[in-house]
Amino acid sequence: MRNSLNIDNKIEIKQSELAPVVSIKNLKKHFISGVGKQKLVVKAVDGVSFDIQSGEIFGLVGESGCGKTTLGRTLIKLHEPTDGTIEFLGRPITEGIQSNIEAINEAKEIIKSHKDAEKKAEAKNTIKFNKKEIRRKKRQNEKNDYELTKKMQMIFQDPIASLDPRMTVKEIIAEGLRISGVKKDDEITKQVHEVLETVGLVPEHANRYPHEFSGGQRQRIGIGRALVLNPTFLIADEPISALDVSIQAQIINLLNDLRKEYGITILFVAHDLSVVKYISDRVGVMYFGNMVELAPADELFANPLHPYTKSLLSAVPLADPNYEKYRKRVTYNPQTTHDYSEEKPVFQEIKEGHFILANSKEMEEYRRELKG
Ligand SMILES: Nc1ncnc2c1ncn2[C@@H]1O[C@H](COP(=O)(O)OP(=O)(O)OP(=O)(O)O)[C@@H](O)[C@H]1O
Repeated sequence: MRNSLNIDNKIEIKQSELAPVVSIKNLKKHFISGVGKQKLVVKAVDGVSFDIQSGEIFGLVGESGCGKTTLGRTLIKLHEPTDGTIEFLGRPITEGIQSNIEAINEAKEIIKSHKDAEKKAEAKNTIKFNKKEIRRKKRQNEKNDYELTKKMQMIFQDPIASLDPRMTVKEIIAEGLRISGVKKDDEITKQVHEVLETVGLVPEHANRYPHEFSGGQRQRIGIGRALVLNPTFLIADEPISALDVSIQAQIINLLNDLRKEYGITILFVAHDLSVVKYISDRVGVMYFGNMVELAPADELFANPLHPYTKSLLSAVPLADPNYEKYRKRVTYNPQTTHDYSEEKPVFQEIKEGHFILANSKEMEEYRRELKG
């Protein structure tokens, strides 16, 4: 069955077949600019935890500036995290040190202000331990586990900006192969031709330059460049937003085929929900550095609970004039919507597989909403 966007339906993945490919725990990425009174901290990602399961397409949505791109870039080690851990295929690939720095600072305060000798000794141990941890994490983060990171590739939003105009398609796609040690030209040509066919182009395209292609074809080249390294996991950062609507569905179908045929796990980043609806198995909604809701796609669309998710959904147009006539945009203002003065919210499960950022009072309300 096909839907109005002409996008192939999702494949069924049994829960039992799932294992996390990526595991993110309390991830923070803060950008600091300026010094002293001019110092500005942008909490682009501020304590996000979730897993991406093997073979799934995980949709990550939220409006511009909510931290989606920063999250993707931190995953692929383009940014060093401020705090938290990222595990890829069961191995920690990058860890932030902010919590260790904070533990050291607290311990220093104790040494300064406490008289109790035992407390001071404890604090000294804390400092020693956390300094050791910082050294270990730094060493590990620097160690570029090439074989592992090769398995994680990124597809960018703007295919023209991400493809070198002076290189032929073959050179663009072959670059990663050469870096990874493939030397024989006939082997490289063979792999480039194969990958071109996989992404819906033809071997004759190999000797042309990016400007000779349409936007959709360029995005196929970008996907080919990622694919040639046999990745396990693809981060697709707004891969269709720069494309004509008429070819968006083709690229979505291509990504879906890659998942079906090669079992590639995909993080699909987009700013609106209508795009991720058809392709994602699960969807995470981000608002200003935090994950506010996460659920299987069908569940999120059937039972959106967080007011921000509702606001995003109310912005999704449907091809139904009747619906469009009465569609009301819901606005979201966190200051007036939540009262977190007495109890802070935590990200918690409200129904199997459905997570929401809420405090206990809100949880009660959301539970009532789910029942009603
Ligand atoms: N290198 C950087 N230095 C300082 N601030 C940054 C940097 N990169 C991103 N930011 C800030 O972090 C916040 C999150 O940006 P990010 O690009 O991750 O959001 P986004 O949701 O991907 O938005 P968009 O959809 O527009 O790409 C923004 O306030 C942005 O200005």
